[in-house]
Amino acid sequence: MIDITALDIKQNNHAKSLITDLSLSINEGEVLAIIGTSGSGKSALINAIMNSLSADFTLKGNILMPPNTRISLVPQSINALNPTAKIGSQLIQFSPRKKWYQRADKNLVNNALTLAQLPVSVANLYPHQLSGGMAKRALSALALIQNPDIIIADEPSCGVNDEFAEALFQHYKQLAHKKKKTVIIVSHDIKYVLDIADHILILQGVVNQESLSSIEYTTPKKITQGNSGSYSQALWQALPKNWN
Ligand SMILES: Nc1ncnc2c1ncn2[C@@H]1O[C@H](COP(=O)(O)OP(=O)(O)OP(=O)(O)O)[C@@H](O)[C@H]1O
Repeated sequence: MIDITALDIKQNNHAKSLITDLSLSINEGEVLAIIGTSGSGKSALINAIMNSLSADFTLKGNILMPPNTRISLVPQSINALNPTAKIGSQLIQFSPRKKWYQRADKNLVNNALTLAQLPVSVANLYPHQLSGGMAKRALSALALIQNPDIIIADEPSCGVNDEFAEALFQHYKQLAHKKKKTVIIVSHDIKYVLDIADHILILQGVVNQESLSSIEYTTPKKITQGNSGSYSQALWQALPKNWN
């Protein structure tokens, strides 16, 4: 579904690349988690995948996907919801229509809410009437109503407590494994993704000879079995459940 080959992302006012020599494939129905500290290039990479990097970046290598692939981004902050409009009318604004003047199909709204594991009654609520976890799901519904092939969730755990965060991550796992979406989750915390990701890309914000970030592409199984690189092992060992 997405084939990345020898990708190099460089910001023009910096001598070194942000990311070099990244190659990986993400299949339909898979979850790729991108983990990394602040400034390690996570946003630059997802912008490269969405073909929306600003002009001050130079891209080398290839990012290939089938023609007409639809990508939706679930933004990090619930401030992306319009505080003055009910969730239902925000969903209608985002829904695909054959002609701009045609009314949106109400079933699309209900389907998107259901897919985001929200009751359809949420359509009649304003963002301030939702809990943090529900507002995050409403953001997911806004992405899902566009019927994307690829869904990119930026920091789903940001601003929600642990209990809701785990349910949100499970929601993305189901979208991939049951609804066959390709899901990319950006997170700074490995603990949430070990249970749900098929592959994990770890960007370590440590300067090496060619680039700002070094890269590790691995799986949850390799990490938990001790068969991964030193940085992912350190992240795994640092989780409270592994303290002894
Ligand atoms: N060679 C370089 N040396 C130092 N900094 C760089 C270099 N190239 C790019 N940068 C900076 O690195 C940062 C990368 O930011 P980016 O937003 O992609 O990281 P991020 O992992 O998404 O961070 P956050 O988690 O804080 O959102 C940018 O601020 C960019 O200006």
